Amino acid sequence: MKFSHRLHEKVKGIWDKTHEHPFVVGLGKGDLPVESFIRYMKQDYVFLIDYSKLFALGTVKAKNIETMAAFAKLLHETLHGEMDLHRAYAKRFGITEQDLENTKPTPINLAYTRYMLNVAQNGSLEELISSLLPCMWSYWEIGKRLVETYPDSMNHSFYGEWVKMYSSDEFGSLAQWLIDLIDHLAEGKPERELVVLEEHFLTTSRFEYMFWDMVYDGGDWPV
Ligand SMILES: Cc1ncc(CN)c(N)n1
Repeated sequence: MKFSHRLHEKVKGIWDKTHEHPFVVGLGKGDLPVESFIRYMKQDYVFLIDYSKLFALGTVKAKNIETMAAFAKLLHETLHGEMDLHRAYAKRFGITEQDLENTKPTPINLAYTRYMLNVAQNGSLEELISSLLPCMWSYWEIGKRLVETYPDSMNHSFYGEWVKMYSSDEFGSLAQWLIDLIDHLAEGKPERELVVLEEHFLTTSRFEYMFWDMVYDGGDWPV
């Protein structure tokens, strides 16, 4: 069994719950309250600023030029592809790029990015990849699932762009590259090292779920 298959099995219950989350279902049906989406877009923008740094750290830890170049591409695509989507949505509401950048992360957002940055700085390349992978992979799975379940979701006048981006082959190929890389790097590793990678994957899958919950309910600093 490929290691990525083992990872997917480990978190299947969490990802299935994510597909049923009212925020995700609302994106598919097109009836997500717009205030929740604005909260998501602002929190996600500052999330992606930190997330893109993980790709920069991937370049530092890569063992060959091909892998360095692929991480550099991921960094570029995040800053100029994925975050363009957020900037375009923000513009529709008169929210400036500066406003987006100045968003203060909620406790869950901060805990999630700090967890990954800590792993990326102190762990191996395999640890870095297994901790950042649920972000790319679960969004791709969500995008594809939404198109399957709600075929009209791509044409929705507001949330359609979101669904199109995360179900796209372009986004999927970036996620697939990371999946293939972790499979390659996991080959021949002892079980005690694989368990550590699995644990990172589980932890950040939990953070993904908590992030959806947080933007839906508006969880912020209590004081
Ligand atoms: C929280 C979160 N997780 C994943 C993705 C997809 N890169 C995202 N934009 N935001």
